[in-house]
Amino acid sequence: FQSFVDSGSRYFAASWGGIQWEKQVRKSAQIHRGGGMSVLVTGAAGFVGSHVSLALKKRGDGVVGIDNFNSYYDPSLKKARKSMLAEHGVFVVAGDINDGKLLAKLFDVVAFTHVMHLAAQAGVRYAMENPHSYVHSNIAGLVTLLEICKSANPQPAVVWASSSSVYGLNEKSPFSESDRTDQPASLYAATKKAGEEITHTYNHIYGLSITGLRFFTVYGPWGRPDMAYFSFTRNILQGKPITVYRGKNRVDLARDFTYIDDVVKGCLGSLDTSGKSTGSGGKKSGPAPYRIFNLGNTSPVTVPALVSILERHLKVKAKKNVVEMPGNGDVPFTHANISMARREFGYKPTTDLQTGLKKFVKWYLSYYGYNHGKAVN
Ligand SMILES: NC(=O)c1ccc[n+]([C@@H]2O[C@H](COP(=O)([O-])OP(=O)(O)OC[C@H]3O[C@@H](n4cnc5c(N)ncnc54)[C@H](O)[C@@H]3O)[C@@H](O)[C@H]2O)c1
Ligand SMILES: O=C(O)[C@H]1O[C@H](OP(=O)(O)OP(=O)(O)OC[C@H]2O[C@@H](n3ccc(=O)[nH]c3=O)[C@H](O)[C@@H]2O)[C@H](O)[C@@H](O)[C@H]1O
Repeated sequence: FQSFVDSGSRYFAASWGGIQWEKQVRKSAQIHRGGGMSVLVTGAAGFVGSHVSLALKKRGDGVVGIDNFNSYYDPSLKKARKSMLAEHGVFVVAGDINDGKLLAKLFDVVAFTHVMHLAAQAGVRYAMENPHSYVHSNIAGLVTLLEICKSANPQPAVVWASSSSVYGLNEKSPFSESDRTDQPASLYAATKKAGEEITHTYNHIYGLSITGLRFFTVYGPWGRPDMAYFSFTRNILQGKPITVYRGKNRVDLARDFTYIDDVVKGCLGSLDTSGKSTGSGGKKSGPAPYRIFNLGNTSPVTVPALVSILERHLKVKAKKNVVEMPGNGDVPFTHANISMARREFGYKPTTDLQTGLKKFVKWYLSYYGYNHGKAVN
């Protein structure tokens, strides 16, 4: 088969469906421990998706990935993550979650017990440049995926990535799951909030088990080049200036930066406790779990403090341009209350920003080298 899909800014073709392809999918989905799960991971060539896929595979679960390798950031990094996963026996299918035929084919080949849905158009500020890519992946793609999940027999349990950005202009701190989320500050946040409502309807009508995870600014090795900690590192090493946003009245912006290994533990914990969907073939036979959890670090750090830590690890002074936060969708601070996730599956982040950034810098230098020159997009 050949499907042509609009992956944000450009069209690409993905081939799938041959005997060899099916063999690869089946092998990748094989469970290597008793009671394990077979998980379809969307966005598997992405930052969080690659880490979660690897962690699942390492503990004996079956994992098949899907990713459209779009060019929102350097696709060669996504391909490198795919190769790294292939070395560990995880196959990442090239395709778009809007391609219902491809998803249906995957469910024909494998009776997935779980879907870890991480494919999305991420990034808060890019929504002003390319709003439709958010609708394409975070709304239309989500619905296509849920349609396939609800029709599957048996239905998988779905765990998916929402975002701390849903708290928007909420001023109560720390952010609790019961706080209001009806004042998004960006289209990105609005599409994640819409995702929370959309998944609720599939839980209600079709009995899909749904868990939404509100990640708080995740960072670490194999990270995203568009995020501040990554682009600051690149610019500092290249001697280029960085732009540090500041809030109104010269107040520093702050984020509850969360290390990737902690987030991965939260993803696995929520998959393990997600319970079962209660429907099959599009029919519900009873109530199914609908859950939402914050996965943060519970200790916000200001952006200037992030820069100071990077300067120390890189042993280079940054050239800083401090400017007032433009009206670009950013919120002044984030801070997670994680007591619900702690209670439900023992979520307990253990990595502070200093330690986590040290690991990131080590990875960055080994991946791009000291002569990183023009290696990154
Ligand atoms: N990293 C963070 O700080 C953070 C914070 C909150 C929420 N999230 C959410 O977590 C998830 C993972 O984020 P990430 O940081 O790994 O981002 P990422 O961009 O590295 O990963 C997303 C992956 O999904 C793929 N993708 C996008 N649209 C697709 C589509 N239509 N079909 C198939 N594949 C598609 C991309 O190619 C990419 O590899 C996303 O849903 C994101 O919104 C991330
Ligand atoms: O938790 C989330 O839900 C989100 O987390 C992440 O968003 P953010 O918290 O905005 O991360 P990031 O871009 O690293 O900016 C960090 C800080 O640096 C400031 N920032 C940024 C860029 C810059 O050039 N200068 C600057 O000061 C900026 O103002 C901010 O204060 C994910 O990208 C996103 O996908 C989303 O899911």
